[in-house]
Amino acid sequence: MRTQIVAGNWKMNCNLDEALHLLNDLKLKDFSKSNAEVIIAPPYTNLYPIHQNLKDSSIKISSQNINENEEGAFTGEISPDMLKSVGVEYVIIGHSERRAIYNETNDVLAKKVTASLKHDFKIMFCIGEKLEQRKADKHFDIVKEQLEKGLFHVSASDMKNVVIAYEPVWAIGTGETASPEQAQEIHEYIRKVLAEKYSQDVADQTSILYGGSVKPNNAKEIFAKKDVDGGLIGGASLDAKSFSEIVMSF
Ligand SMILES: O=C[C@H](O)COP(=O)(O)O
Repeated sequence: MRTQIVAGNWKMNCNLDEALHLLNDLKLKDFSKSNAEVIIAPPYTNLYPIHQNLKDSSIKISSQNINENEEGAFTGEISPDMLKSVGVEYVIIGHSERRAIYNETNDVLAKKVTASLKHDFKIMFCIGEKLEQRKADKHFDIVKEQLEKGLFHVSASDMKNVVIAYEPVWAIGTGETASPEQAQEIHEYIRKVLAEKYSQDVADQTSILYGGSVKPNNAKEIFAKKDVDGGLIGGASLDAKSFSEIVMSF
């Protein structure tokens, strides 16, 4: 059975006070009633204090990015070892904002994947098409290419440490969500591509999350689809009540 996951990507939100406040609100929620693994991805500066505050909790910590190099002259970057040393378990790789705003190519993302697995992180690998690509009916080709170029150098055995997050760019932060049927259609396709590359077993065991304007009022319907194993939540993860309602959708 696949792991069901609800992950909150805080993006560039929350100074330390705000982050600890949000965390305290989250710790008051009883996530044990949900079947989902809960992950939060705060900004770098909040990772260590949040880790210190999460020792008695089942909530797991992710970074939003990682640098592919071990150490050295990479001003402003954060290495795998630095993330490991502050208790990070997951890393998000290939978020559409990293691809679009920071020009992260499939090539660089592939290196980040390799570095992350070398350091025993679990990966949330993001893929998804832009609006014009969806309109041109290119979304299947785009996600396949992103998988082939960024992820498919990973061995079948290492795939147990990989979660895929499908996030149509046109649905991120826009209030526009893929319909549950649209999500199911492409998640099923992603699973088929995984089966062709690896095996049906690997495909069946890989969790595929949906991201893009997931809110408490639409989460249940989306998560009910057979190939949707959870969500990568942006805006709604900044509010403890909304995020916990989404977690409870499982
Ligand atoms: O990483 C999260 C996604 O970008 C979704 O963000 P959103 O829920 O604000 O649309």
